[in-house]
Amino acid sequence: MIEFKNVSKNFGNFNAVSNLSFKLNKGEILSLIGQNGAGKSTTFHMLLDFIKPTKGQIIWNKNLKRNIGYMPEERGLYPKESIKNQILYFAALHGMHKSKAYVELKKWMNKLNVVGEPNDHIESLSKGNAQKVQLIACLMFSPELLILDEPFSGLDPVNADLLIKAILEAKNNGTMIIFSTHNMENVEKLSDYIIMLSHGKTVLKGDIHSIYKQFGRTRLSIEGYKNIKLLEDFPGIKNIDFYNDDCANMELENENVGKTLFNKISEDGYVPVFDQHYPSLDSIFKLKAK
Ligand SMILES: Nc1ncnc2c1ncn2[C@@H]1O[C@H](COP(=O)(O)OP(=O)(O)OP(=O)(O)O)[C@@H](O)[C@H]1O
Repeated sequence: MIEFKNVSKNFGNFNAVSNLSFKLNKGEILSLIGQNGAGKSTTFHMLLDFIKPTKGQIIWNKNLKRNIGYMPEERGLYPKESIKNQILYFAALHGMHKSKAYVELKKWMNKLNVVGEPNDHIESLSKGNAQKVQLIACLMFSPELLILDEPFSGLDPVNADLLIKAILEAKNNGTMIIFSTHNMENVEKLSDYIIMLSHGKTVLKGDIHSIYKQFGRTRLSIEGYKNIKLLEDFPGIKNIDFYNDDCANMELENENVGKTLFNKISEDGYVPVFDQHYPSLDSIFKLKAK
């Protein structure tokens, strides 16, 4: 278990992280989101003990320190070295025997579909493949804690899916995982908990469903309603975009407006699509980043 209790970090007078609190247990995934400069990497650096918090406490089992897989935002492989030499070196740091590490390396290269051979130099790999090799360095020794700073950057959607699969496999084996990303779709696919930072402050926190519920079903799509233009002045609709003569997407002031609207338009007969839903995580991110 890891716990942050009211953790803050100042650099001089600048407050990079403010009163951050969370708990993470075995097999749980936390995603840390926020705009550039929000304080995500600073949080990772405190967790890794690279820097000390200015205030607050980070509580965790000290034995864990030898069993952390960390992928920094600045990728850290040596371009002139072979994949094999580097991975075996990292594996040795975690007490893994060379022959076992080599078997694991080949298994992971296959699993993550790395295009290259163990003896290839990192500089000969594409950016995405080099990134996958760095992920292997974190994943292959089954860490208790995995910290991934923007692991999806540079990966195409097919490779991003392979990474998602590998992260979920690690979760199922009991690994605690904290990752940062700007890709909200992957946040939805992976997270048990989400924390959003804005200028170091926590502006969103919880599991995805409780976050959606905070916003309510305030987005509505209607298709195939011949009198759609009548909705232009309907009370409680904030923004409405019309398309195709009989369709519109709109924002509602609150989710109860949906019911009134439904009753009104069903007086005109059958409407094939009336879809009242939560805002996407992307829209929530934009709202909270303001
Ligand atoms: N060592 C440092 N000294 C001074 N300021 C720092 C230091 N490290 C980070 N900062 C500042 O703290 C703030 C948070 O930075 P951090 O790298 O944690 O953001 P981030 O959320 O990881 O951003 P990004 O998405 O761009 O990676 C930024 O304004 C940054 O300039």
